[in-house]
Amino acid sequence: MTVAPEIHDVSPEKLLAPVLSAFWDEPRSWTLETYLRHEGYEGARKAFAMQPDEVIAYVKDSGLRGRGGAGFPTGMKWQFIPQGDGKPHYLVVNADESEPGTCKDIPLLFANPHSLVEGMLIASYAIRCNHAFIYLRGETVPVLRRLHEAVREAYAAGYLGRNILGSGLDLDITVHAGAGAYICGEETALLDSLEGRRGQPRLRPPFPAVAGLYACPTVVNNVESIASVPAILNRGKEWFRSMGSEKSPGFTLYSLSGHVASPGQYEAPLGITLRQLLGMSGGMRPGHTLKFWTPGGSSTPLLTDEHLDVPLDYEAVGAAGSMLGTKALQCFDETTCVVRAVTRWTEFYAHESCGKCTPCREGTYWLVQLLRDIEAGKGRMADLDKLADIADNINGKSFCALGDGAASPIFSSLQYFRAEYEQHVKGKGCPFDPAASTAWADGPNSAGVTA
Ligand SMILES: NC(=O)c1ccc[n+]([C@@H]2O[C@H](COP(=O)([O-])OP(=O)(O)OC[C@H]3O[C@@H](n4cnc5c(N)ncnc54)[C@H](O)[C@@H]3O)[C@@H](O)[C@H]2O)c1
Ligand SMILES: Cc1cc2nc3c(=O)[nH]c(=O)nc-3n(C[C@H](O)[C@H](O)[C@H](O)COP(=O)(O)O)c2cc1C
Ligand code: SF4
Repeated sequence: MTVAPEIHDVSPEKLLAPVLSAFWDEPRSWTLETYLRHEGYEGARKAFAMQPDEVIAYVKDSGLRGRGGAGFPTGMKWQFIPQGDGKPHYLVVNADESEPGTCKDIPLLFANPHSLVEGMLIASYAIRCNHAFIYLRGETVPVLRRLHEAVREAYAAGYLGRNILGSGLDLDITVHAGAGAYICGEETALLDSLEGRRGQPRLRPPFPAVAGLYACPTVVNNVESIASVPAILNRGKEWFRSMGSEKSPGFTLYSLSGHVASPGQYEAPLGITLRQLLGMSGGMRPGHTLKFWTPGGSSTPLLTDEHLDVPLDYEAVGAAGSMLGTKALQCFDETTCVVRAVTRWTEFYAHESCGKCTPCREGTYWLVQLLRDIEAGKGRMADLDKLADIADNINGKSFCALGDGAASPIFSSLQYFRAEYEQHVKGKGCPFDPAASTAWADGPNSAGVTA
């Protein structure tokens, strides 16, 4: 168990005061009329009373970190946009959300799209942008319709268009539906796709803040990052900092899924633990216990029941050997075969590899072949070292972070569950699937196989 050195404020009153999900249950929560009843567009009014650079400094001081997975400080990213350069500046909201287990942005957009539109107003004012884009995963047609309607309502009410609320800001928003590729969530592949090309990552640096959309300075931010900004402006950076820890302040959405009693979105301060979240939500499904989980989607190294008390913030999860990522807490109980879960994730990464670089294109293919053999009882002991070796040749040696993400489940499952891999090899089948092998008639944990 790892405990962060900082104090994490997860007091009950903080837990019971949701912000992003505050009125999701109200009928017609997505309309402008509902949003205006809940402090809607008040944050933008406060931002417009400040100078753009002051808004950037304010968001920077709040400590808000990007909610797309990497946790990069949002205000700092905005500050990187060069000013007085004579070029157009763009804001692009990353709504591609495709990481396995990650499912917070889509419900947020569905239930409360105006929080994003207002956040985009504030961000655009700060970085001097007149044309902003939302790149949405195209399969989510109901969300696409809600976004179009929210943008239409905002134009009609004067929250988009010319000289918004007398601020001097002119802003248009384009909602773009992507064709559905995981790699198009990687920010530079997203920009290529938005420009009409096949989505493949670009070399960084230059980062988008310097040369992004149409080679102009561009802020790319996750949906939740931008949707969190209005409340920060409206209620104050001190209020935001009163939650979470010094380096990971504020509230966020945690997505609980898998073998839990009540899967769903849980809003809480950064630094809450999985044990507390399970306590709030009804725990694992009755009669079962936690075996392993991901803190932030399948690209973050998996953790076990030893890590139930790790504060869910960037520092503490990192110190525990994983990453907070998208806070997609996929929980698996003792009935789950870890080899099977890792095989499915690896098949996903192999399928979604864009093919641009050799370590990821070839490596993910070979990982799948080895894992399928091991899962089917046709593997050899030497294959376990081969798995680790291939993962090592992908990790940190690929062109973009998809490769690193594909290596994470391999490393971490071998670290915590090597014995289970060995059971598959020695028993010539999956110990969780009695039909696959006669060697495991007594069940998965009674085979007596040692390393
Ligand atoms: N939300 C999802 O569905 C999903 C899917 C897959 C992966 N992810 C997450 O994506 C993350 C990896 O993304 P990444 O490769 O963009 O991370 P990154 O750390 O390279 O960059 C994060 C952000 O900070 C900016 N940045 C970093 N250094 C900068 C600099 N020096 N100057 C200007 N800007 C800078 C980048 O432009 C980017 O916007 C992983 O942590 C993973 O959790 C999320
Ligand atoms: C393969 C891959 C897929 C990604 N998919 C998403 C995504 O769907 N949504 C997202 O916000 N970030 C995604 N990212 C991270 C983005 O590249 C980028 O870091 C993020 O949009 C920055 O926003 P933030 O600073 O607000 O988190 C992905 C990264 C990789 C490597
Ligand atoms: S790591 Fe994979 S997804 Fe990323 S550029 Fe290389 S082949 Fe494409």
